[in-house]
Amino acid sequence: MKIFSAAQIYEADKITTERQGISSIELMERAATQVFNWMHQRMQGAQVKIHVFCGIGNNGGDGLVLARHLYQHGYNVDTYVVNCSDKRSKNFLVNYDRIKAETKSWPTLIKKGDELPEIGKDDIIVDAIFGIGINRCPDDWVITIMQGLNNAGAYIVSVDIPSGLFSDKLPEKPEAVIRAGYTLSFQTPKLIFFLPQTGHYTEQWEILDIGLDRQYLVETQTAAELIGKHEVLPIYQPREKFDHKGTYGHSLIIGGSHGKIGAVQLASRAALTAGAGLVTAYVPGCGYHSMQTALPEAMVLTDSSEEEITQIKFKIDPTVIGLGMGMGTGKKAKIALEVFLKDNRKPLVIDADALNIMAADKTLLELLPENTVLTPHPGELERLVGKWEDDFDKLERTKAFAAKYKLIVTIKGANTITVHPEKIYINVTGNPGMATAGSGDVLTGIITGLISQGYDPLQATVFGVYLHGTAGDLALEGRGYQAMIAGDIINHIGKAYVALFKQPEQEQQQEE
Ligand SMILES: NC(=O)C1=CN([C@@H]2O[C@H](COP(=O)(O)OP(=O)(O)OC[C@H]3O[C@@H](n4cnc5c(N)ncnc54)[C@H](OP(=O)(O)O)[C@@H]3O)[C@@H](O)[C@H]2O)[C@@H](O)CC1
Ligand SMILES: Nc1ncnc2c1ncn2[C@@H]1O[C@H](COP(=O)(O)OP(=O)(O)O)[C@@H](O)[C@H]1O
Ligand SMILES: [K+]
Repeated sequence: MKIFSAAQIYEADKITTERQGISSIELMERAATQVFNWMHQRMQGAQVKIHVFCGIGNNGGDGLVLARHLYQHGYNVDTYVVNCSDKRSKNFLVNYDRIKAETKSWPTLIKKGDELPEIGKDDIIVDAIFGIGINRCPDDWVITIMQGLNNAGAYIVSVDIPSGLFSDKLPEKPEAVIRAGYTLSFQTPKLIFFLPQTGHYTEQWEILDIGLDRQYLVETQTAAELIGKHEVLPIYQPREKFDHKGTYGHSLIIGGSHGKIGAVQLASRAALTAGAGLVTAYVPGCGYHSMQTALPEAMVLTDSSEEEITQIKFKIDPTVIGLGMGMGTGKKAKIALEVFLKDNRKPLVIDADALNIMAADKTLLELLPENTVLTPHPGELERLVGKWEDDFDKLERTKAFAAKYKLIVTIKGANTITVHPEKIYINVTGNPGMATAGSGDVLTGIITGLISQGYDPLQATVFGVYLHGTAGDLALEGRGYQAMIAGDIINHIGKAYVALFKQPEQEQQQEE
């Protein structure tokens, strides 16, 4: 699903009114009516007190339309205008008059120095103070009102975006943002829902289709895309009857050191489970027996050293190489990596210690084949791209880095983001149970196993991250986050594949 920027949404707005021959007031009516329908469907006329807080721009206008519909349908609603600027928008003013005409009284005006009205813990607050048009930090008295709303204990539904959040930068003051229980976002999810520094301002979000011009939505390229089942299904490559293991390639997994052979074992098992035809693990001598025992399906090559990787030499012809887990960052490992990279022409997936070695000597990055996949967690990423100011800067730096070295960089975490010079891909699957040792090694194995089968590196990364997260979600069934270990994720890769083809009803039934 495309994630449109604020500028694109304003453009879509304009094009929609032109092409559909409607006024912006009609579009506002349509958008806010969707918010009303959403609430009405859930509340079914319940007489819970609803406090609608409007700003003075079009987000406030949406709030006024919503309040009018709630009133017309007999809801117990109070409407307020937080009078934060003199420049009320045209559509706000039209709806300001309309609600007066309907209710026979003006909404309650909240000005500097005014107290917040009394709000019960069981009430509902609708936050329509600022939308995507916020352009500066709110005044202190407005912040005080916002804090009052946050502290009221009532459930908060934000219209379009939690008020106070900007589309493209961090809010100056964390207290100047509404903390929403639910955000009803018009037409497109907002990028800020998925970034660690801003995602926590809404617990849940949902998109409301407000009927913006289809052609514009289909034809416009966006800088970010949300990856769910709908996006990965077309990537999936089915198997043919006469395929054989050679069809699915040979993954070589290189890494490990004394005490860290498990990382290679996890990645190798994940590559096989993701569907690689053959997997060979390349480990120091000390890993030979444990690898053979733990994973009889894999072949094992050993380094001349018992303890660590000191040279990467093999006579096999792998399709793809996954490299770096548990390898250490010592001098010998570094030299082995450098010598190997100078000769290598195979596609690579690089993780963990190999990333740290390259971060310490960036000239090694120039040796990587185009479209090499790097899978850093934020700590590893910082060593590669430098310290960032905030999540937006992190994405910009990573994009520039990916473009400079022609790489694919996957920033791991909740909502793992795959950065390609042209676009970023945000994953929706996964859960905090996956914050456990070795789960990153599993991801490296999955991506390697997918490239091995013929997926191109970008597809393999986007699909692999999705499968990994889905396997993590499926592994969670019937247990808490705490008990999940990396091996559980591997054990659910098969179910993650099956889930790709389940209809939503089947998924629901299974959950019940
Ligand atoms: N296609 C769609 O998605 C549709 C979108 N729609 C809705 O439009 C919303 C965007 O509306 P918007 O552009 O009028 O801006 P909005 O967010 O209401 O607020 C900006 C206003 O507040 C002011 N202001 C700014 N910062 C301030 C501050 N710190 N402190 C005080 N004042 C501040 C600023 O005025 P200024 O004082 O700067 O002149 C401006 O007037 C969008 O989120 C969605 O809800 C639907 O109605 C139709 C379809
Ligand atoms: N809170 C979370 N939500 C979703 N996925 C998570 C979360 N925490 C961690 N993960 C996933 O788990 C993996 C952790 O990788 P990494 O930090 O490299 O672990 P390790 O080095 O132990 O293998 C990543 O794929 C990451 O996206
Ligand atoms: K809002």
